[in-house]
Amino acid sequence: MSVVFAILFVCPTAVVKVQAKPDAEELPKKLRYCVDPKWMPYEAIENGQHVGMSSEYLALIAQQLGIALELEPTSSWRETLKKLERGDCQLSPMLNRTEERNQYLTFSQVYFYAPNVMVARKDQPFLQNFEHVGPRVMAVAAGYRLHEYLRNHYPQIKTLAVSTERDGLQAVADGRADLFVGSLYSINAYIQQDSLHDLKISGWGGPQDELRIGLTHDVANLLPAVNQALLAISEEQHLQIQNHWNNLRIVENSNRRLAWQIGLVTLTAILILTLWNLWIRRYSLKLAEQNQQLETLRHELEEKNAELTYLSSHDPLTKLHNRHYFDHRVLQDNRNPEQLSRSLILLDIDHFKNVNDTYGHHIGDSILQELADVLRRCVRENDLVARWGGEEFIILCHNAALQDAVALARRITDTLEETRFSLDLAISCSYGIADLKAMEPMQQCFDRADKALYNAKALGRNRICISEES
Ligand SMILES: Nc1nc2c(ncn2[C@@H]2O[C@H](COP(=O)(O)OP(=O)(O)OP(=O)(O)O)[C@@H](O)[C@H]2O)c(=O)[nH]1
Repeated sequence: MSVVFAILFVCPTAVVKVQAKPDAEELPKKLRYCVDPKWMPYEAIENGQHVGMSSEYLALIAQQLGIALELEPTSSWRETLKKLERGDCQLSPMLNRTEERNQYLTFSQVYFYAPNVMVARKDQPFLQNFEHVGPRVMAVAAGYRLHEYLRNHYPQIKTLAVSTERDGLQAVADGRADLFVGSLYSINAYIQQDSLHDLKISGWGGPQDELRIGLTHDVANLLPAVNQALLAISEEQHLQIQNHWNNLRIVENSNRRLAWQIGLVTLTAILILTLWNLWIRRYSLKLAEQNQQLETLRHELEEKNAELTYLSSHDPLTKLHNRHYFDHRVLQDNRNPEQLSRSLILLDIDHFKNVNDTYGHHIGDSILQELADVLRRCVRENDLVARWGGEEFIILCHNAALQDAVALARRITDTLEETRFSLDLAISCSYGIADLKAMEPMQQCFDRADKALYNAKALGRNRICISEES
């Protein structure tokens, strides 16, 4: 809400007569004074200190008069008036004259004028004056001159007495009252400070404030000096005081409370974000750990698969290809796209049963492994050696005619003769060889080689027999 009312500030030099300075000896040297503790920007008590415009006026006057002023603290304007009435303090620096107050106070000339206004919620109509208030409830600060004024001149208006002007504005904002009447200056300040944007100035609020210094009757002899001191305040000083306190944004308790609330919400948000981040980080770590475990498992599985693949195609004892592999990859496969010559050699250890029976099965195993090494060494890199079963082996000689296969068998025989096996044993083998005929299925070639091996055994072993058809 923007308050566009001009503050009517008048330095009343024209209406005050200069009075003669009383005898200095008669004047008190020290006074206790009371203020409204909650009426900014006019006056207030903050942290035990007198603040607001009246504090500066009073300082100028005290200086002029050469007297010491001591603040008598109060917590409400009503208490201030009571203390003045009882004589607990002798001066109040900024108040209106009323009939009631005349009974215990003597007033200086007016030194500050300010209009009073009515405030309503924005949805309420503008009112010209108190005549148009009707049944509306009007909040007003208890003990203020306006309170007394309404009681005396507009008794039909329903009033809600509030302890401060600020409370009155809040009552309108809350809907506890329809209107509030108070000083334009302070209303302007509170509306801005409390962000009461739903409120508006809805009309003039009775007679304007004519603010004076009030003295209790026992120190009324100070009045001429006080009036003189007020006259001595220059126009410039008046403007300085007015600008100083109207430009100030005072952080009140409610603002502090709001700041605390905002701070608390921010801290909570930061805390939640930090916890969320921690949780995400922990979750990510756990996820990474689980991924690592999965990766390890996957690796182990791959190794196992590779092992199984190896085992399905290899003989675990000799590490040569096994019968299954040879059967599927060679005997069942009759494609020969290059049309190259191919031969099969089947070989079988002679009297191997004797070895097992004499030296034990483990020696038999070693000899089988050693024979596999001999075969690996003797064949060419593109020949395929496999363990056919027991003590029987098979060799597919690629791109090899019959005589090449025979030569290989001889080479193996020669090597066996030179080789000393486990326990310095010597072994011999029998060989059956067949070369693959044109258009002949590989299985048939194998059968011929097997038959040739049978012949080799039958003819006394340690010999090479060639398939009759070859
Ligand atoms: N140590 C060992 N012996 C095996 C293995 N497989 C088969 N044998 C043995 O090989 C021997 C084969 O005996 P036979 O079939 O009578 O053949 P042989 O004694 O070699 O006689 P001929 O082949 O007729 O010269 C048996 O004693 C089997 O136990 C094996 O993996 N390890």
